[in-house]
Amino acid sequence: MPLAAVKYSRGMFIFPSAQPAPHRSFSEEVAALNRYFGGLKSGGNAYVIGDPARPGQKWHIYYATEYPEQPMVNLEMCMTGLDKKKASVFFKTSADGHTTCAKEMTQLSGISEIIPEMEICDFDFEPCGYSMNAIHDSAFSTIHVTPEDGFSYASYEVMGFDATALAYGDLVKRVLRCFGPSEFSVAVTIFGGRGQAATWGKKLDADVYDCNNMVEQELPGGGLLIYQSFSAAEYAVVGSPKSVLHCFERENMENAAPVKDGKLANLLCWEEEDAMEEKDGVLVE
Ligand SMILES: C[S@@+](CC[C@H](N)C(=O)[O-])C[C@H]1O[C@@H](n2cnc3c(N)ncnc32)[C@H](O)[C@@H]1O
Repeated sequence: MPLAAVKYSRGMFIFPSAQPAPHRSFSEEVAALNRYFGGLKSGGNAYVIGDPARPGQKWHIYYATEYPEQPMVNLEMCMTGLDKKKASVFFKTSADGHTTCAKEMTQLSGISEIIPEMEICDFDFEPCGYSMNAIHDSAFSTIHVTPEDGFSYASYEVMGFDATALAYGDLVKRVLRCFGPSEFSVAVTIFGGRGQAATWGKKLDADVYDCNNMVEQELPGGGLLIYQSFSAAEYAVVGSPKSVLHCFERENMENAAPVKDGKLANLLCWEEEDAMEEKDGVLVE
């Protein structure tokens, strides 16, 4: 089967120094991806987007394609600082000795209600953690939950759905209800133009969360990426999960300097180290 397109995307690593190669920096990841996919017609295209004032909230994306893409919408959410009570659902054994299996976690958390038509294949980890993949017609969805306090994290992704049949804001609210994060980001990738993307091409209004940042980035193949990050207003105080994450701020300084044709490609969030790395000639294609 010939390869049509590839997209690799992620937010920030909570423990970047614990990552094995090639995940020690985004530039290393991009170099590895280019070895496999750089030969596609668009070449490898790498972007780091976000607000330079918030180095802990960056979105990394690599994209390469052979053809212009078919119309499609893709949503990716990264959530940190999960509500402790909601996160406790993803521990197999509770304090009173009650054990919960993956099927029950899917129901109790509200995951089964995000898109009720989805057929879900779920999995529980020992002693905690949860993953699921789900399908319905051409739609695909996946969730991964790390519920441990101090570095709790959940990701949600859905693609291949009918953008006119699902409302962006309502879907995001149903996901947030499952996890109650203190911070989260949404990355919506649209192919085929905003016109067919209905509510998905618009700015997200997320109730009790403040939007810190919104960035739009065009992609090759006619794509558009709309990235927004949010913080819960009440979490801007000491003692929150955010203050725990603060301990890892230095570790979070990833050397993200994607290159294309020897140049930094559309780097909207640029740290000093990145420029130095490029000057030193470390980043070569
Ligand atoms: C749901 S898994 C998903 C990891 C995956 N890298 C992700 O986030 O997409 C992570 C959770 O499962 C737990 N876990 C237990 N055994 C694990 C294993 N063998 N591999 C990965 N995670 C495990 C972790 O402690 C964590 O809470």
